[in-house]
Amino acid sequence: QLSSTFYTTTCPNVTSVVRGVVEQAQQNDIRIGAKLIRVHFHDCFVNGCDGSIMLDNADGIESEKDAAPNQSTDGYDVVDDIKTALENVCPGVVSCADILAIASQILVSANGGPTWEVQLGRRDSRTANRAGTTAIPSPFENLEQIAKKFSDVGLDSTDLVALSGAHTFGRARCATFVHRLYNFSGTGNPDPTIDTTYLETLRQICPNGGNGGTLADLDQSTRDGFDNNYFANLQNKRGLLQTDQELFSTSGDTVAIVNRFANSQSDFFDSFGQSMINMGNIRPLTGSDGEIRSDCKRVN
Ligand code: HEM
Ligand SMILES: [Ca+2]
Ligand SMILES: [Ca+2]
Repeated sequence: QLSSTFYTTTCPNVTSVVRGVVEQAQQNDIRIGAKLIRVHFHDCFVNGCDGSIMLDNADGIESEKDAAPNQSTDGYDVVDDIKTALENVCPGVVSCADILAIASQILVSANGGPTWEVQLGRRDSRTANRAGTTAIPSPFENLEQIAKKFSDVGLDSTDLVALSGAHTFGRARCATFVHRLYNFSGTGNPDPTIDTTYLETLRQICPNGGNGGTLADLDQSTRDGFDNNYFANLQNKRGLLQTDQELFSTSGDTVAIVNRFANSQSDFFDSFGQSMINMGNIRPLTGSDGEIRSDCKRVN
């Protein structure tokens, strides 16, 4: 039911308004695109793409932000700035859930990635689902568990591999991958699927027992550029997260897809756009369901 022309008559300048705010935000924070696409992903996997992740604790809401998978999510201030700018030109029209979808596309493309026709018309939830955040994939799960979480929301292996390609930019805390570096699965050895030179680099960033909050680049070759280098990294045993590397190092249908995207950036870009549309279509609220929040942090 979503459509690329949803706001054509009600808020014709929506894209340019969002673009103005996010391009400004990117001047101060090169990671803003990475942060916002991740919020969009974590929103869509819990009760669908309904803006539930953005609600703060208030009015009986138990915020999803307080759940473990969301504790390092960020960028909400920029969503608020976008919302304020949109309320000035088209009050009560553009949902917070749609803001995430639009901002994600603009910032992926601004960092060198593809464009796609963003589908719009989502409405915002009046509830959050903190317990439901267990549906968000964890970096400590194996490929089978990750693939199950994707298929639970209607996404297939191509979607899984393409969308994991968002790890072509952004950062991850040591806490999310240090288990691979010193004593992997109780073996007393590092994860054998890490390249030895890369292992040394990562051990320097994340000493054994050190600060779990230190950041590493998800794509060490082009940390801020949206490109297909992420897939070549996987072929070279240079995936940062266990869940990244398993897409190539665990046998199954994802291996051939990694190889295809490593060989062809345009194949990756085409699939990425299509998979973003697929992810954005997870159980949206439409019609008269939900509401258009005037403040993304609160129900009306
Ligand atoms: C396949 C399952 C996935 C897992 C297990 C996973 C896990 C993670 C983890 C652990 C981090 C680092 C968070 C931290 O430091 O606390 C991260 C960062 C990130 N993820 Fe994923 N992710 C997955 C899929 C996705 C998808 C589908 C997208 C978007 C389409 C995405 C976009 C990002 C981005 C852009 C960052 C960097 C954020 C920043 O710089 O702040 N991830 N992910
Ligand atoms: Ca949601
Ligand atoms: Ca990159």
